[in-house]
Parts: sequence; structure tokens; C-alpha cells
Amino acid sequence: MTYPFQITAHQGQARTGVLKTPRGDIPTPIFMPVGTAATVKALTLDMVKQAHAKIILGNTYHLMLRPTAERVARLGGLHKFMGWNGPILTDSGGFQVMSLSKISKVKEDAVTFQSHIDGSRHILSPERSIEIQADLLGSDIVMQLDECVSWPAEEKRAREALQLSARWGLRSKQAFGTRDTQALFGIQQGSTFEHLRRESTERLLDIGFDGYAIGGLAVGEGHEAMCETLDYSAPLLPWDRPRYLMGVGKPIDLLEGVARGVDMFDCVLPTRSGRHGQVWTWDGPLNMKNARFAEDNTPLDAESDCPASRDYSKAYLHHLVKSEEILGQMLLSWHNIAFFQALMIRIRAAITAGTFDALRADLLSRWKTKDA
Ligand SMILES: NCc1cc(CSc2ccccc2)c2nc(N)[nH]c(=O)c2c1
Repeated sequence: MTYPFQITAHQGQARTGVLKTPRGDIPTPIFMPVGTAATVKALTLDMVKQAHAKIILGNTYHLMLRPTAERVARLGGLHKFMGWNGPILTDSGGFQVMSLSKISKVKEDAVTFQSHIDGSRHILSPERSIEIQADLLGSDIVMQLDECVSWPAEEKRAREALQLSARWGLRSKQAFGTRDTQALFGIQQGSTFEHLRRESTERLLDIGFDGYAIGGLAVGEGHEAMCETLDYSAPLLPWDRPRYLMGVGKPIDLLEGVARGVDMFDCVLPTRSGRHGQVWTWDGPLNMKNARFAEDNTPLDAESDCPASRDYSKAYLHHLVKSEEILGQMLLSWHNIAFFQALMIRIRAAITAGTFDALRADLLSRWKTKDA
């Protein structure tokens, strides 16, 4: 079904609103923590909720391999299995097949691949991906199966992939059928070619989806090329439907994506970088392994409502990371998830207040030289 999506304010292309789902309202722009194997790594769902996350992501590729989608279904579906009663978005699995599986073949009918876990052979067709996501896992927002080409891509290759993705999008919609509690998103492809992004969008709009994702970015093209592509590819998508930039990104990517009209983001960065000692702050990223924190008694962010940000000294976090203590991975992941949510909360408030341009300028000046 097409979830109600109300845009309550906008400043240029940047917009803020609410996507209303049967499992709860999602304020936009929103950052969605990735819960690949039915867990947001190193965090309990209470910590994820306390960080103000409203929707999390599941991964078809990982869950179909282990514990298998059929087992999750027998155990009541993904929400019950992991104990999350908010909305869940799942990816269709094709992207992870190409990036993780051992041997994979893309054919018109389906992708065939061998599991990176045990080498077992699997088939992922548009129909099978919809069955896994919508029927077995019970995902609220379902993604079509698509083909994402790596970057840089030959124009001919990028065209073939967008056209295959469009044919798979139609098959995904036919398999999805009419459902009154779940939504199906199409995925725009076309690499960094404007005329291919246009062609992809036209094909998706002919089919018609409940929301539209921008795929094929943050695959090595770099921040500037991603922004240039978003300049024209985001506004091509319907103004009144959610726009989801897949697998993006760093705080500066979120800020610049919002400025270009993107509503939804996801990335493993907050938890993955947290596990490796990196924390994200309003003044850019910090590496807690750095000796300068060894006797720094100040917290990461005294103003935060997240205990990981407010109640522990950098000296203690430095000690945990140097000692490779599990608590270090937990607290830094928790802080990072909370920071990404706090960034989106500030962005939403600024768009509503008409101060988004000022917030954007302030953050860009703080982050410009810090790989934020
Ligand atoms: N930014 C690279 C990227 C990442 C993902 C994965 S986003 C994700 C990851 C885990 C769980 C849910 C969504 C993608 N997924 C699809 N289907 N298509 C893409 O072009 C693409 C590009």
C-alpha cells in the first residue's frame, strides 16, 4: 500500500515530513540503522530506541542464508524473532549477493550465487525476493530486486543494468500484488549518467511504486560526484513520495542528501566505525584510540540524552577501546547511532524553522577539512 506521506515544510529541495506506517510514524528526513543479521550490531533494541531510532533495516541476503527466511517465518516473522515492533525496511538482497557472495551469475530470470558462509547454492529472483521480504520476514517496506553496477561503469553496462532493474521492478510489483499493510519501493539506477537516471526514472514511474530509492551511489564515485548526480536524480522522483538514498552515508552525505531532496538514509557506518574506535561528533570524527584522550575526563557530548555520549569520559572510552573490551564497541556504537539520529532531529527542526541553510553552512564549515 502507499503509506500516507505528508511534507510539513520545505526549504529549497530540503523537505521534512511524516511517513505513516501501520507500525508507527517515521519522521523524515530519517536515518535508518542497519540490522543486517536481525541485530543492530552490539546494541540491544532498547538502546536503539533510546537513541531515537524509529525504523531499522533487515537484510534479505544474510537472513535467507542464516537462519533462512523459512525459519524466521516459522518463528513468527522478523519483528517477533528479533523483538522490534516498529517498522522494518529490508533490501532485496541483490546488492549483497554481488558484494558478498562467492560466485554469482546475473541472468534475466534471477541471480544465482553461492553462500559466503557455507558455499551452498541459492537463487534470488524478483519473485523469490518479494516472497522472502513480504511473506516470510514480514518486512513493512520492501525493495525491488535490482542490479547495481560498480563505479566507474561503461554507459552500455549501466544502461543494461537499469533496464534489467526496470524489468525486475515490474516483476517485483506483480509478485507483490495489492497489500494493505506493506509498501514496495522501486530503485533508480543509471550510475552517474544523467540521461540514464532519467530513463530509469521514467521506467519506474510507468510501473508505479509506493516510494522510490536511489541506488547505485556511494559505490566509489566520491562525495562530489554523488552530489552532482543527486542534483538531477532526486528531483526527477515524485515530490509527494519518499525518496531513499541507499547505503548512504557519512554525516556530510546525509546533510547534502537532504539539501538535494532525499528523505531516507541507511548506512552501516555508525555501528561499523564504532566497533573500530571511531566516534562522530558535531566537530567531525574522532578516533578514540588516540593517546590524546587517555586522560580526557570530558564526555563525548554532555548535551546528549544518550548515556554513552553523556555519562562516560573519553579517557574511559579510550581505555575500553585500547583494551578491546566489548563494552567499548557497545558504547561507541550507541553514541554513533544516537549522533546520527540527533543530526536528523536537528535537520528536521531546521527545515521546519526555515534555518536549514544556516545549519548546513555551520556544519559544512565545521566538517570541511575533517572527512566528516
Ligand atoms: N550505497 C550502495 C548501495 C547499498 C545498497 C544496500 S542498502 C541496504 C543494506 C542493508 C539493508 C537494507 C538496505 C544497495 N541496495 C540495492 N538494492 N541497490 C543499490 O543500488 C544499493 C547501493
